[in-house]
Amino acid sequence: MSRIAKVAVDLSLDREFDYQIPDELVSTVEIGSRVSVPFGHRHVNGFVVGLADESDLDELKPISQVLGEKSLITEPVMELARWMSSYYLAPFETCVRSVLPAIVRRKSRGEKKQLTVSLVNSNAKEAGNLICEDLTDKQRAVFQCLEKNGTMLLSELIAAAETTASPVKSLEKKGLVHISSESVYRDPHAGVEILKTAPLELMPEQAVALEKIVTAMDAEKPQTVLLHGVTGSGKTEVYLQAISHALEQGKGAIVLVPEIALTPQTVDRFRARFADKPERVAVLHSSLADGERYDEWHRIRSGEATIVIGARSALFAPVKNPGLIVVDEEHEPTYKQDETPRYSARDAAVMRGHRENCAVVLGSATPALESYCNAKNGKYLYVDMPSRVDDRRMPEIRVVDMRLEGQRDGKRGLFSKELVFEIRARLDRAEQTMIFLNRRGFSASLVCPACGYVSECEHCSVKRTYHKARHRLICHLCGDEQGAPDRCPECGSPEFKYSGAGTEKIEEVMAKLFPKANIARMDSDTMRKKNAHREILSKFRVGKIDILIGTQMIAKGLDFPNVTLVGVVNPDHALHMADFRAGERVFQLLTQVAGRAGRGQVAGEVLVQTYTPHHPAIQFARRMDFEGFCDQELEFRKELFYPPYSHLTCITLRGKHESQVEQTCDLLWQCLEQCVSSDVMLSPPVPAPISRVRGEYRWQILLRAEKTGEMTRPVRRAVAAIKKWPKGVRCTIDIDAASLL
Ligand SMILES: Nc1ncnc2c1ncn2[C@@H]1O[C@H](COP(=O)(O)OP(=O)(O)OP(=O)(O)O)[C@@H](O)[C@H]1O
Ligand SMILES: [Zn+2]
Ligand SMILES: [Zn+2]
Repeated sequence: MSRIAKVAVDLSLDREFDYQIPDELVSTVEIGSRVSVPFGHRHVNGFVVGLADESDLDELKPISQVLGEKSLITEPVMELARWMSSYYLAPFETCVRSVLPAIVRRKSRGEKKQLTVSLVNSNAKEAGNLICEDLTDKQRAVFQCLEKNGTMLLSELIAAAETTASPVKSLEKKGLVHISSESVYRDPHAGVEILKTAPLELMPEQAVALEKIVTAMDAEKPQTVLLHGVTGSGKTEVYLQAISHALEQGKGAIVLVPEIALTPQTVDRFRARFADKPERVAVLHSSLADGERYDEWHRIRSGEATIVIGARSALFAPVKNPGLIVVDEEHEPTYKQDETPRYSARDAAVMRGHRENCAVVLGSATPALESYCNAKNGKYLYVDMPSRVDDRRMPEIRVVDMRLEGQRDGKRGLFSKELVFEIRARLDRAEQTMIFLNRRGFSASLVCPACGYVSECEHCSVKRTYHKARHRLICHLCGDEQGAPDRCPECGSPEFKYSGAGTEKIEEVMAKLFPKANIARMDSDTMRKKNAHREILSKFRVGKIDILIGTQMIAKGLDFPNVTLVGVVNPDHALHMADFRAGERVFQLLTQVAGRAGRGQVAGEVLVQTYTPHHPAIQFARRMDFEGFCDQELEFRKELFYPPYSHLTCITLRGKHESQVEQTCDLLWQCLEQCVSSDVMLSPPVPAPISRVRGEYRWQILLRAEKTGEMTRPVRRAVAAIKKWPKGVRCTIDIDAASLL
C-alpha cells in the first residue's frame, strides 16, 4: 500500500504536491480520487494523480478527506493526461481536467450523493388531491412536477419547480414523497425501439480485414491498424465484429466518431448489434444533458457499460480493460481540440492503445497523409478494402466547368444545365438527390455592384455572410451580427447584389426550379432544435424528402441506398484558403461526399460544379485516385518540409494593440532563434492568415522539426525567457496544428 499521494490542486499551478495518506484512507485513495488537502492556511480540492512510497520531503501533511466514493479516472488515462501535458505543452492540471467531463468533476466534488425523489405510491396521487389544500404553493408545484415526470433527480426537481429543497423535505415528512440516494439511469434513447441485428456474412475483403485486426488485438504487443476502406466498403461492419471479439475476451471497446457523424443512424447501428444487453452501450456526445452525461460516465466506471461510442473526449472514458479503440474518419480535423490542451484524439488514442496494450484501428476512406505515411513506413499495419460491398460500383464523378456555363448564354446561374437535368431525371424516377455546399447562409457576402463595397466584420478580417430568412449579416468567426442595410453604406446605391451562395439561397432557387419536389435543408442553422436532425434524416430515409441540401453535416457517414445523385456546388473557395492542407481537405471532402451516392442497387452519379476544374485535388478526386493524389501532394510537402515530413508547431500571439503584438512576437522569435537547434526550421513572425478576430490582432511563428521534442523544449524556454510579457498579449502554442487559420 502506497503511503504518499501526489496531488494536483485546483489552483492552476503546473506542479503536484506530496501528501501523506492517513491509515483510515489507505483503502479509499486511488489514482483519480478527488481529495481535500491542507494548503497553506486553508483547504483546497484536487486530484490524486500518482501514488508513491517515498517523498523528497520529510514532513508531509495528511490528506484531510476523500470526496466521492470512487475514482473517476483510470490509471492509464491519468498517464495519458501526463503525456498530453508534456507533448502539447499544457499545464498538467488542465489536462487532468480535460480527461474528466466538467459535470462529472463537479458532482464528484463534495460527498453529496445524487438524490432522487419519487411519489411514495400511486395512492399518493389521490392523497395529494385530498390534502392539496394543506400544501403550500411551492409544495404543490413540487408535487405536480413529480406527477408529470415520475422519478426525478432532486437537483432537477428543484430547478423544474423553481424552488429549494425545503418544500421537498416537507413533503417527505408528510409521507408523500420518497427521497433516496439510489442512482436512476436515464436512457437518453428511451422510447426508441431497437431491434437486434445479427452479424452480416462478411465480404472477402472485410473478412481479411477483420482477421488482420483480430490478429492485432490478440498479439502480445497489439499494433495500430490503418483501415483504408473506400466509402461503402463496410468498415462499420468490421468494427462491429471486432468489438464482438473484444467482448468475447472479456474486454471493452471505445469507438470515436467525429461529432457531426455522431448521427442517430450511426449510434443505432451499434445499439442494434448489442441490443440483447442494451445497457452495455454508452453514448457520449455534446448534446447530452448534464445528467445524462453523468449517468453514462458512471455506468462506464461501474463496468455496466463496456462499449463506448462518442466524440473526441470519449477517448478518456474509464473503460477498465479496453481490447479495441476505433477512430472512425480518422482524417477529420475535429479530432483536434481547439483549446488547451490542444490534443489530437487520434494521436492520443494511439498513445492510450500503447499504454493499455490494446489494438487501435484508424478507419477512413481518405486517410490523413500523416497516417498514410505511418502505414507505408511500417509504423502502422496497413489494411485496405478497395471495393464496395457487393461490388457496387463507385459513383461516376463529373466535373462541370462553371466558366463555360457562363459563356454559353451570357448569364451565370447557380446551377448548371447538367445538374438541373440530372435532378429532374431523379425526380422522375423517384430517386433521391443530395446537394452539398460548405457554407451556411444565403449568400457569401454582400457586394455593391456600384462601388464594390463588401461588408466586413468590424472585429475580424473576414467578410460577413448574408442570412436571408433573418435579413441579417453575420460574421461566422465571432458571431457578431447586424441588420442588412437596404442601401450600400458606402455609396448609397440601392442595387445590392448577392455574390456567392449559401445553403439558404440554394434551397430557395431549388424550390423555384422544382416546385413539386419536397426539399429540406440541413445545416447548423436549421439543426438548433434537439431532434431536428433525427426527424429530417428519418423523413429522408422513408422517401418523404426528394432533395436534401446541406453543409458538411450531410457529408459524413450517412448511408441512404436511394440517393443516386450528389451535387457539389463550388468547392473552390476552400482551395483558396491560406493553409497548406487546403488541397487535402478538398480531396477528402469530395471523396466523402461522392461516397454518399449509389449505395443501393442503382449506380450513383456525382456532379461537381467548379470554377477551377483543373485543380489536382478536384481531378484526383474525380478519378478516385487516392494514391495519385498522395504522390503529388507528398512531393510538395516534402519539398517544403511540411507534415507528414515534419511536425509543426504554430505559436499565435493575440492582442488588441497591433504594435504590441508584433513587437512581442519579434522578441519571442529572437529568443527562439537563440535556443533552437539546427534541426528546427524556424519561420519569421508573420500576421496570421486571418489577421484579426474579435477585435484582436494575431501574429504567428511556425516551427517545423522531425521530432516534436526538438521544438517543445526551446519553445518552453523562450516563452519563459520573456520576462516582461505585456499584459494585453496572449500566447497559444499549438503542437501539430491542424489548421493555420
Ligand atoms: N458483409 C456485408 N454484407 C451485406 N451488406 C453489408 C456488408 N457489410 C456492410 N454492408 C452494408 O453496406 C453498406 C455500407 O457499409 P458501411 O456504411 O459500413 O460502409 P463504410 O465503409 O462505413 O462507409 P462510409 O465510409 O462511406 O461511411 C451498409 O448498408 C451496410 O449495412
Ligand atoms: Zn456602393
Ligand atoms: Zn467577427
